[in-house]
Amino acid sequence: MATLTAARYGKDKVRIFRVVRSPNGDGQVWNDVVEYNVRALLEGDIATSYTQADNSVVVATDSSESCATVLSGTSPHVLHPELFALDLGLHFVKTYPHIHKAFIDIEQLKWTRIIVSKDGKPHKHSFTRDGEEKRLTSVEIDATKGKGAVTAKVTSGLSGLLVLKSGGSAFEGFVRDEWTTLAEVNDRIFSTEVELSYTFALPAGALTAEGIAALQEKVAFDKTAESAKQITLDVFATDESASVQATMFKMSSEIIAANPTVESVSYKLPNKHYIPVDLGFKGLSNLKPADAEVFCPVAAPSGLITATVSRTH
Ligand SMILES: O=c1[nH]c(=O)c2[nH]c(=O)[nH]c2[nH]1
Repeated sequence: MATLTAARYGKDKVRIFRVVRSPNGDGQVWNDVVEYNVRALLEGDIATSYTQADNSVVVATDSSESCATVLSGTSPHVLHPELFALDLGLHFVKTYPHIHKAFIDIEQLKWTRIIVSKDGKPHKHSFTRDGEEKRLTSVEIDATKGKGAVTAKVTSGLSGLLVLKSGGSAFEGFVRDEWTTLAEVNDRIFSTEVELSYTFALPAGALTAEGIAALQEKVAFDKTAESAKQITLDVFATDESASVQATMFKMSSEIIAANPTVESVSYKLPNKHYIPVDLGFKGLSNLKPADAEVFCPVAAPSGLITATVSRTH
């Protein structure tokens, strides 16, 4: 005997680019743009599609894609990834009686408005990809308690933010035994590709389409995204780092302190190693931390340090 114990399906990597045009008052049209990769997965009374080849319960993944694409054209919230994800998730559970949960993941690619040097002004419709980092959100919409009692969970963050500091980082005092080859250093290169996520405490009460707009004000998704990134960069740059672990805890604590709607913060930080090269054969001293100026960046292996820090209530 075998039993289906979990089932969830939908469309992944739906690519969306949306332009929102608005008159800017002096006869010109101002454009805002977003580029998203969307994943929309559904759960509900769908077991028979797996166990009995019953497609009558299947909302085709093609239809999920249509919903994402059409709503990107009609949602008043499309420029705000969390709000758009809530809109889309709510749409699925409200449209299909037998769909009780929707899971929407959005990756937002970077398009930053170009500042034209001639006049120092932001351009009305021109943008640049100034980094591969992505803003992320994952929204879970839950209608298992009824279509009038929908609840949501929102986790947001960023990935692919590459940072490096060439000083202000030490690693000393760790366990030394017969397995230890690493030397203690009071100055080293610290480089990582930041993967950050944070969970939100949403206001109590059922989620409704009309209530979504108010969440931007109440939960401050966009402000939190800016703040979390800036704190990550500020702490990374200025901390006299004793370890990746210690710096990571400081970043997380500051994000919680500065953002009242954030419940918990998780980081995954690879420690991308830069190894001083032995130049002794040319009479150059490059191996002592104080002397080292030439390094070999090592693609693999890397350390991987993770943590979740939660608000204390
Ligand atoms: O900041 C660090 N934390 C570690 O746990 C570790 N382990 C290691 O080899 N180097 C480092 N650096």
